[in-house]
Amino acid sequence: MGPSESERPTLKGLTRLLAMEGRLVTAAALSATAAAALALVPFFVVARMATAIYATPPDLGTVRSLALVAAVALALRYVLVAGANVLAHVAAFRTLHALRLALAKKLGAVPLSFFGRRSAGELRKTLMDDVSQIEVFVAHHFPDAVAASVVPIATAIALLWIDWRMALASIAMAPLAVGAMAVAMRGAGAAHEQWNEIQSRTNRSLLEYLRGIQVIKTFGLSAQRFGELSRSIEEGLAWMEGFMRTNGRGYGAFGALIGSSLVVLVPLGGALYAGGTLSLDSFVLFLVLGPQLLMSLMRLMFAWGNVERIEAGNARIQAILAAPDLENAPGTARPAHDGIAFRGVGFRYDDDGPEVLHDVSFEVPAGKVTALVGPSGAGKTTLVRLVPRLWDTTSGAVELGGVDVRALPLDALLSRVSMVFQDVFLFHGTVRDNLRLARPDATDAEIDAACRAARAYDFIQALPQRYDTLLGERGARLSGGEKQRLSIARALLKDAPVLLLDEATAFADPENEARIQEALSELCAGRTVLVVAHRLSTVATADHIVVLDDGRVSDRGTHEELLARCALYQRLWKSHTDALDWSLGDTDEPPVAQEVA
Ligand SMILES: Nc1ncnc2c1ncn2[C@@H]1O[C@H](COP(=O)(O)OP(=O)(O)OP(=O)(O)O)[C@@H](O)[C@H]1O
Repeated sequence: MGPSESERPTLKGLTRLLAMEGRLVTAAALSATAAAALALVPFFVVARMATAIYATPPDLGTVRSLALVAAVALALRYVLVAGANVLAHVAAFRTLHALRLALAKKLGAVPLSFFGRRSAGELRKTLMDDVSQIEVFVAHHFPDAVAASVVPIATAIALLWIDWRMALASIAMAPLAVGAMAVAMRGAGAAHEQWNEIQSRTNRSLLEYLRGIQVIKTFGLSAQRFGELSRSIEEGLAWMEGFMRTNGRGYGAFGALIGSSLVVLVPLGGALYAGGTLSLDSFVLFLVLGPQLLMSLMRLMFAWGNVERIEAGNARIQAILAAPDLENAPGTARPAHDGIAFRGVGFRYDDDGPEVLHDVSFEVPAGKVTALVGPSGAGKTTLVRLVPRLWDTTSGAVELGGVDVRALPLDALLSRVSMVFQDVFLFHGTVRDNLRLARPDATDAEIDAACRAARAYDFIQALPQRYDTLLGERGARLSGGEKQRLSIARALLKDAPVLLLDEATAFADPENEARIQEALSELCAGRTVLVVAHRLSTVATADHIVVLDDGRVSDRGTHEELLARCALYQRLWKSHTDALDWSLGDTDEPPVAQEVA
């Protein structure tokens, strides 16, 4: 995706970026400039030496002094290059660190809808690639560009002062070279945008490919057949070939022309020298320094040539940083009790998408279990997500303890709510780390107690390093049921008065299932519970059941009341008892057991 109007790259953005470590960046640029200037000293020395050597008799004293000057200049140059490098890298890594921290903080603060509008591939590209480019820019391109701007100008002035005719001859090839570069760059801006777009697509498909690898393997699909990924890789290759075909010749001509100033300098200098209007040392100076002038010009073009790309990356970073945070209500509003109320709630995921909840109103009384049932896609999960503000309502309001959740400071809201969802995400870290997420100051005894209540203690004790066993992608693998129990332990540790539960469908293994049931009973006791119910026992024992159908409340009451009067509930119940699972196909056909409702 190209940058929008508001995030169009500006040089101002890069200047602000450089200003983050302004002093270090300036020092690095000054050192790099001084080093580049010192690199020219040997050329002047060689020119002067030519006269000293050809003098009769040869002036060996001057030659020795000049050699010493050249040696000192070179030594100093290396010190300055090293200094510039260190300064620029320190500045770059500090900038990088600050940007990454700011981005991580921002991603934690934006509402979930932010992620709905961007693909994971796009975000990954900005967070990894664009941020890394900034490092290269601050550490390399910027000091190089400054040195490459200052030194050719100083050299040009010096050469003009020594002999304007030869100075002009040194850059005679420049207009041709610039012309060739202009040909090479024709359409490059649009082409680069296209390149970025292909890269984003490749990133996105690669992530999808990795996430879906199990499905791909199950269906025997090879990478070649995994459409989008192979297509975008091939498109990348085609782009590169096409770009080289149309722009490669221009780049080649530029390189050849920029290195050919001697073609002009030698005959002209020879003629002027023979005519007696050019001294030998000036002639030699132009022969060695003239070509350098255009070479520096080339470095300059390359150094600044990167700016557009880096600006575009920086604009994408700044667009993320400028995204509005999830509004955190100021003040000290606190819920008066632990009951939840939905008042005329309407919701759509996208501004221009369909409304998935329509005018939903009901109450979840404090200290009671309220079950949400309904066919798949009715909006049960969506509704539950509105309570902790994972999303905000489009119309109407969700209240906790009589206060609109948007009017509660986020910490006041989130400290009162625990969530146990079907997909349990475990971070790379130990079992203990994963548990302590819920309450960082939990004591070992509290952790033990929570794990026992969640029926997780025994399997944790059986792990190779017990609580210190690593979990997550590169750690031990837990079964689905074990993960569920760990997440219940996490919720028990948090000990929040409101529990939002998206029940997993029954586990095949009855022993696992029974343990989860016990753990959940412990967790639900004495709390306000809103549960997306999939289990017979949960539904039958809930204090209150709300039937949701196509984003609307279709009926509510107790199990007996609904069974007596609600046709949809009767149908759901029948299919559930038929399948021995609360598997909610909105049909009379027996649904497949284990289907997630
Ligand atoms: N992130 C999302 N972006 C856009 N639409 C979504 C998103 N998540 C869910 N939906 C849509 O919202 C509607 C309600 O989905 P939801 O998951 O809340 O239903 P559900 O009743 O929980 O279904 P199930 O029991 O199958 O989980 C569906 O039409 C679904 O396609």
